[in-house]
Amino acid sequence: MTKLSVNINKVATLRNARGGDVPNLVQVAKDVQKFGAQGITIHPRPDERHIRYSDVFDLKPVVTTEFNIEGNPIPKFIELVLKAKPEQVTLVPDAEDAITSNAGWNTKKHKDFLQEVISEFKRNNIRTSIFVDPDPEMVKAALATGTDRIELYTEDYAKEYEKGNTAAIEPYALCAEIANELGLGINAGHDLSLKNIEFFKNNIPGLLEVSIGHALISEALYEGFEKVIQEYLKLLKS
Ligand SMILES: CC(=O)[C@@H](O)[C@H](O)COP(=O)(O)O
Ligand SMILES: NCC(=O)COP(=O)(O)O
Repeated sequence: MTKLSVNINKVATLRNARGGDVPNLVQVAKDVQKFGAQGITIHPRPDERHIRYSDVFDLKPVVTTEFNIEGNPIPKFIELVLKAKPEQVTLVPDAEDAITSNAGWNTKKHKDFLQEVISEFKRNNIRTSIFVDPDPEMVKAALATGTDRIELYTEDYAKEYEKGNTAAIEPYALCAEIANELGLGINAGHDLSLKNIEFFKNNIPGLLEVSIGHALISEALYEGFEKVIQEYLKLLKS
């Protein structure tokens, strides 16, 4: 079975748009878990454009499934994660001004740095995962960092699958095979959706967890429109 961790960054984006507390992030996290999600993912960025550092501590007591915190391990982030002690930390090498995560780690070039931060998280009993492109060399070199898992960066797959290019799964399947042989756990995420998740899952042996945010929140909005509009119309009748 592959676990679904719901990334709630976009719920915080909506909340922050009005400066108030609607929608309430903590309530959303509780409900998402009540509806069956097996994890909550957040990605506090240095500019706190969606998840605020303070959200982490509001969420911590209500996340009864798996709490996964993603981010670039700058000192402020490391300190936050060590204080919050989530079940999993996912390290992502994103630039401060990036609109969203757009590349995996070069696990060869950053081996020493990754080794150092990963060992600190593991000393604190926090499982580690590192975001990687579907590149066999990067997956092989991930082993030496000491990470428990890799997260396959799925944007390319999602884009190509949308165009009908199902061969785009091949590098991911190969990387999964290598990771399985090396004993690295496999997570995946970025732009996964209701449209592309089934084919991905069916072709990736040993896929432990997917974290899905942008598409899932958009799909949930669309699914909700009809019901909510009917409720308004009922109240506005006569
Ligand atoms: C690590 C990753 O893949 C990202 O998808 C991320 O968590 C999404 O971040 P944003 O919601 O800021 O785009
Ligand atoms: N790790 C990927 C994630 O949390 C969600 O990415 P996206 O679905 O918002 O693209």
